Amino acid sequence: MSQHPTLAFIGAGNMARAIIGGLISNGFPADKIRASSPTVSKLADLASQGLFVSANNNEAMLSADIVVLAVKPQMFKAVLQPLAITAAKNKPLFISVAAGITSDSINQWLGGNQAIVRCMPNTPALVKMGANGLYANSHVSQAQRDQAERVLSATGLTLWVEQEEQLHAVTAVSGSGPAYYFLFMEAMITAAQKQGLTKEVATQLTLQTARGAAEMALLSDIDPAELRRRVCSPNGTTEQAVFSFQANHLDTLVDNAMQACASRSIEMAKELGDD
Ligand SMILES: NC(=O)C1=CN([C@@H]2O[C@H](COP(=O)(O)OP(=O)(O)OC[C@H]3O[C@@H](n4cnc5c(N)ncnc54)[C@H](OP(=O)(O)O)[C@@H]3O)[C@@H](O)[C@H]2O)C=CC1
Ligand SMILES: O=C(O)[C@@H]1CCC=N1
Repeated sequence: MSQHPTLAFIGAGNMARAIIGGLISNGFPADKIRASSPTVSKLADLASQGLFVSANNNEAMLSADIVVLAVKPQMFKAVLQPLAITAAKNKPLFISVAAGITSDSINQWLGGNQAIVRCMPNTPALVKMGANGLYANSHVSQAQRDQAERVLSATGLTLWVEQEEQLHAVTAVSGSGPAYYFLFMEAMITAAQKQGLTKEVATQLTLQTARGAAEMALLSDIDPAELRRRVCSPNGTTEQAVFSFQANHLDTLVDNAMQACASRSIEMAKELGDD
């Protein structure tokens, strides 16, 4: 096998494109990546970047080293069952990015004895700032674990969890997490406009503040609680905002939201799985 494995993406929507974009901008050769989805005209932009594209999932995964399963969870069973014969012949490493769908269900739909890594990624993979939680089933060899980690590391932080059930929590933190921060940004931009800033200025200041706070927390040894205290001057402005968040139970809001997210992931596993 050459330095770069051949990757086949089954499904080429938001998440697949974020990973593909991150890989290509990190130097992964486009001609080692394939993508399939039913309407091949929707893949024209990927083809123009040098990817092999197809409307036929079996064709896309032929002789691929890694097959990334990136269709909606509701479609997994119907999309995977027709891949079982090719899977038995080729024995690729499967990486599923689906929320909720267990490795046992995936293994069963693919005909059994398949090496499956479940990955919960997030869309900042596109800018190589992704956060991936990984779990490997018992058929995955050490070499395949290393290979999955190498490929996904090109899109951002990559951490393993020991128990598959922990992926529900990973989904609640990092898989869905970008949406929480985008929501918070939307609220800040709206509030800043109410206080008299233009949309342009409100947006630029909000986004740069989010980036600065994240970068500072990442680069610092100091935990976020202490970094927050250092912004709050006694009897100053920030503490009034923090008091307001606390009086409105921000921690409970976040806890409830993340519980709802993880519960939906658990529910999807039961609703859509064959375990
Ligand atoms: N979006 C996110 O932030 C995250 C998503 N995920 C997971 O990623 C997966 C994909 O989600 P997302 O990218 O958002 O969804 P999208 O709807 O954007 O993408 C789904 C893709 O699957 C294609 N597709 C539909 N039917 C088939 C088929 N029969 N064979 C092959 N491809 C098919 C769709 O094509 P067409 O457009 O033509 O229908 C589309 O390209 C989900 O399982 C989700 O849980 C995980 C973490 C984060
Ligand atoms: O909302 C979803 O179901 C997917 C999984 C994690 C992020 N998006």
